[in-house]
Amino acid sequence: MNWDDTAPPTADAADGRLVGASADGEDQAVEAALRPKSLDEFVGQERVREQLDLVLKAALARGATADHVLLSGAPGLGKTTLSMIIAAEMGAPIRITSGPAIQHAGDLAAILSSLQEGEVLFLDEIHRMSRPAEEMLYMAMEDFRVDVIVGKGPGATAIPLELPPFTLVGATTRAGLLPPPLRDRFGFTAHMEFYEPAELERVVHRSAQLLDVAVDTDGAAEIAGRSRGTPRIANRLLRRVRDYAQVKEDGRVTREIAAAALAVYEVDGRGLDRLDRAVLKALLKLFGGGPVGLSTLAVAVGEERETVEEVAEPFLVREGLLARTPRGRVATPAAWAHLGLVPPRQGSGASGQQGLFGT
Ligand SMILES: Nc1ncnc2c1ncn2[C@@H]1O[C@H](COP(=O)(O)OP(=O)(O)OP(=O)(O)O)[C@@H](O)[C@H]1O
Repeated sequence: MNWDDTAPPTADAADGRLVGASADGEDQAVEAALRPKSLDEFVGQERVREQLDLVLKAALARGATADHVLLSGAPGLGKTTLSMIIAAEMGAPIRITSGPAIQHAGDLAAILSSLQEGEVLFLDEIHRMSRPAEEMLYMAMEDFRVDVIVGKGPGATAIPLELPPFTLVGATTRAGLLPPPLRDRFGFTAHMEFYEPAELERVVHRSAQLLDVAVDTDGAAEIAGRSRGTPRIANRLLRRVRDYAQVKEDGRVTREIAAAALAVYEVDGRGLDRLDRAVLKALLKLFGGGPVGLSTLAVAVGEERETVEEVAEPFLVREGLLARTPRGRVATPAAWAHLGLVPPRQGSGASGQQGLFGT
């Protein structure tokens, strides 16, 4: 089904979008090759890099294991990459797991007890760990010890288990969901911001070099401008532009070629895709810019409420195109401008909106 006025997007189509920030199968395969391997190679996030550099160098100078690190920020901004860099800079091995994979305290005890001294344990989506595992982690982080409970009921006994010192790197997209006792046990917390276009240009140039694609300055800027502040999306758009350049052109990527390629994939100059534009168009054309309730807006685009709210809206809000108000969703003047439409005059009523439907 198409994502336009006549054929609204489907929930299935919302998965695996070109501008989605989560990694799909193809991303995972190439991401390993594109990951920066050291803090020097890691583009942007200057403050985080500077602070982390101090934390790691100080630990190395003391011959100690680095403090536990919490990384928060949206998907695709480099949390996994940074955890691998922490291990590499410390000369330590890394073990990677995630909150949803640890449903029982026993799962965590098994991982913790098999760590080597100084090892980095990367725990992605740490906010999704089960409560008993979380409580076990408190003690492990603070005292490098866990109590393994053997047996059930009144006969249950706690057997203390010493752990080697390790560095926990927790990653979360929802720092606010972490219980304070867990948050407080991290010695260093970094919030990762969305990247500036100039930083994403550097990501594109770096990846292009690794993928052996010739991209000029304007071509990189065009891709960066549509990447929604996210390196993972920049890398994905670069790969699609490379396909186009190789099939339709001579393989080199210029601004015109990048724009033509991304037009094929319906990613517009600001990084909106068909779903985003369908939501905006419905809001502007059907509801005069709002306010309109989320459920009504979702029905108008033939989508689930959750898809509109969680997939399309965050970026539209971040871009200043849509506002969530107590009375409903409202389009901003920038939304009208982006779609080339003229907002109705104040107080012009339904007749004032007539013209919009024909636009
Ligand atoms: N600062 C950066 N410089 C260069 N490339 C980067 C940077 N940050 C991320 N990338 C690239 O973006 C891709 C995604 O990064 P990564 O997997 O670390 O994101 P993440 O924040 O862990 O995402 P998720 O939350 O979905 O796991 C990787 O291929 C990596 O190469």
